Amino acid sequence: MSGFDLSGLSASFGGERVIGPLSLQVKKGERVALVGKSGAGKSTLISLIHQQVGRTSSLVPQDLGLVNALPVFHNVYMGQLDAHPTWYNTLTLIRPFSKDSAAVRALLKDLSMPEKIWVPTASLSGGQRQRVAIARAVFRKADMLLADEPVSALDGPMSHLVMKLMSKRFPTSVVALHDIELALQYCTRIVGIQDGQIALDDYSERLTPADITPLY
Ligand SMILES: Nc1ncnc2c1ncn2[C@@H]1O[C@H](COP(=O)(O)OP(=O)(O)OP(=O)(O)O)[C@@H](O)[C@H]1O
Repeated sequence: MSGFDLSGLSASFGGERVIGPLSLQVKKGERVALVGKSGAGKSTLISLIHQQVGRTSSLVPQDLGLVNALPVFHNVYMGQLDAHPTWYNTLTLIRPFSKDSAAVRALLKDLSMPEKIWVPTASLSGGQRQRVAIARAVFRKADMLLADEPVSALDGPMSHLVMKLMSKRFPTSVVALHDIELALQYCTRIVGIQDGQIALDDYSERLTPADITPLY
């Protein structure tokens, strides 16, 4: 999977349509920012895309989906659970293989938190937890990233570090972002969602913040 071409995307809650019906085509190499005000339907759209493209993508959900009782290593390793047989995963739970711990440590180093590798995830800060979910997505080594507000808990310099890392590791991505400047700097295309519909769709190089703010 190197992109997708989906049509008829729609979702309703309690009989009320919150997204679509809409079509979205993303080509290989495109980094798409989903922007729009809170409640516009960005998370719902990311879930719909994930349901369709499934395991060929790496997902960073807004609630992160971490297992608090497990150390950081095991949460990151989960990105590759379905790439290994059950016996390998069971042994890893008890005593990780050195090649996996080295790979996870290197990834955490890129995210400025290598010393946290054996720390229980429950004891981390919000920004550290967000970086663990990003590390898990990168460790999965999928072609495409689907991420819902992946830098919302990070400070300025750390947001840039993470956006750069995601751009480098994933040829194709769809990322919901509230920060318009980050969206324009790191994404090649901006898709604006308003009341569950696509209200803006253009290349970042042709847009300025003033073109995006009316969505809010
Ligand atoms: N599980 C649910 N049950 C009922 N309504 C829901 C549910 N999930 C989302 N909605 C509604 O669907 C609409 C779109 O929500 P969604 O989370 O997709 O928006 P969003 O653009 O991602 O917002 P935010 O930027 O705050 O994350 C909202 O009105 C929300 O209340």
